[in-house]
Amino acid sequence: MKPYVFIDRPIPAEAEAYIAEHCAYSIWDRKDPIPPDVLQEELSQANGLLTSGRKIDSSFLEAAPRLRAVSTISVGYNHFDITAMKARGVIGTNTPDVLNETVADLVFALILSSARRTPELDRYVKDGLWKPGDNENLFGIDVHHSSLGIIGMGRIGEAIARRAKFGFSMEVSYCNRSRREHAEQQYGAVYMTLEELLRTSDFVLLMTPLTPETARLIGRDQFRMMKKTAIFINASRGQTVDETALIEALQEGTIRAAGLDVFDREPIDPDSPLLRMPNVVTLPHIGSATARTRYEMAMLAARNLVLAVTGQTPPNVVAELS
Ligand SMILES: NC(=O)C1=CN([C@@H]2O[C@H](COP(=O)(O)OP(=O)(O)OC[C@H]3O[C@@H](n4cnc5c(N)ncnc54)[C@H](O)[C@@H]3O)[C@@H](O)[C@H]2O)C=CC1
Ligand SMILES: O=C(O)C(=O)CO
Repeated sequence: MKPYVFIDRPIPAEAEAYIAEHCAYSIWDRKDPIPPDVLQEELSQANGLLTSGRKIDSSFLEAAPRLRAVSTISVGYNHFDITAMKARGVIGTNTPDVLNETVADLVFALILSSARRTPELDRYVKDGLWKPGDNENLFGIDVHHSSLGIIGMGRIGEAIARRAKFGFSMEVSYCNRSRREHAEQQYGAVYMTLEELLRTSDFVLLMTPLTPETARLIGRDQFRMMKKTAIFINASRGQTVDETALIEALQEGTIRAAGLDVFDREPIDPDSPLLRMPNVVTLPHIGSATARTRYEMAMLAARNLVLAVTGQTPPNVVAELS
């Protein structure tokens, strides 16, 4: 008998067709949330789940007694409760690498737009505020030949370092759980402590996964270590930063500006002060959001799921569960 899998969101037709070849399945092919009774019914039967961002914890797993694998359409898997999954022998897979270049492009969009104030000045032109004699009030800061500190020099971090070095002649430094020889040799990246990186970088970029170790890694003390002219970029997860401390740092001029793709709560609270600051560029968590990359991610997630539920070893079992 074919394994039964549940797909909890719309996916490209090719990914669905691939799953259909190998599994019995059902799909929640709509944007509105799945009603609890439908989810409950699906989980009671499913051997596999294809998802993106759904919290997989012990209460979820209790409702899914036959579940063998969860495949997430994301590289980040902070929504997996590893202990609970391990305890039940549930495999978890993610989608690394296929999104590296796309996320790196987006990080550069944040770097450039926050340094040169492009969203703010676009609004300025469209609001009819541009007048003869405008000069210093339109100034930004240079990206080329400045310094970029990357916290979390992993797969995406390296794609960013390459752009920084060869596209913008930037000095790259990094901190990481371990040395990344390739980034040092290819992009001249200099390994530093977090404190040293914060004190010396013009742009501070957070690119780590969210883990107990990185939760609130950047808070009030860390913003105070940064240059007053520093621009803070976060494309990791909102919870790696103390958002209250970030707001305070921007309000008090502890740092110059921020470019943010991720937030503590997503979608962000419409009343957040971050939305009213001209020196903050905000994006709706779109790091990997191009049609081609999202397609590749869905295809990879579908392959991971099929392999896992048919008793084979998928290529992208997350490290803690392999
Ligand atoms: N904004 C967006 O749309 C996207 C966000 N992401 C986020 O980016 C993260 C990184 O993705 P990859 O580069 O593929 O992961 P990766 O695992 O290749 O790299 C992460 C790096 O962070 C380092 N790290 C972990 N804990 C650290 C700590 N406490 N201090 C310093 N470094 C630490 C690791 O040593 C590793 O080299 C994902 O987990 C996800 O949260 C990923 C894709 C898109
Ligand atoms: O892959 C991830 O972890 C994302 O945040 C979205 O692509």
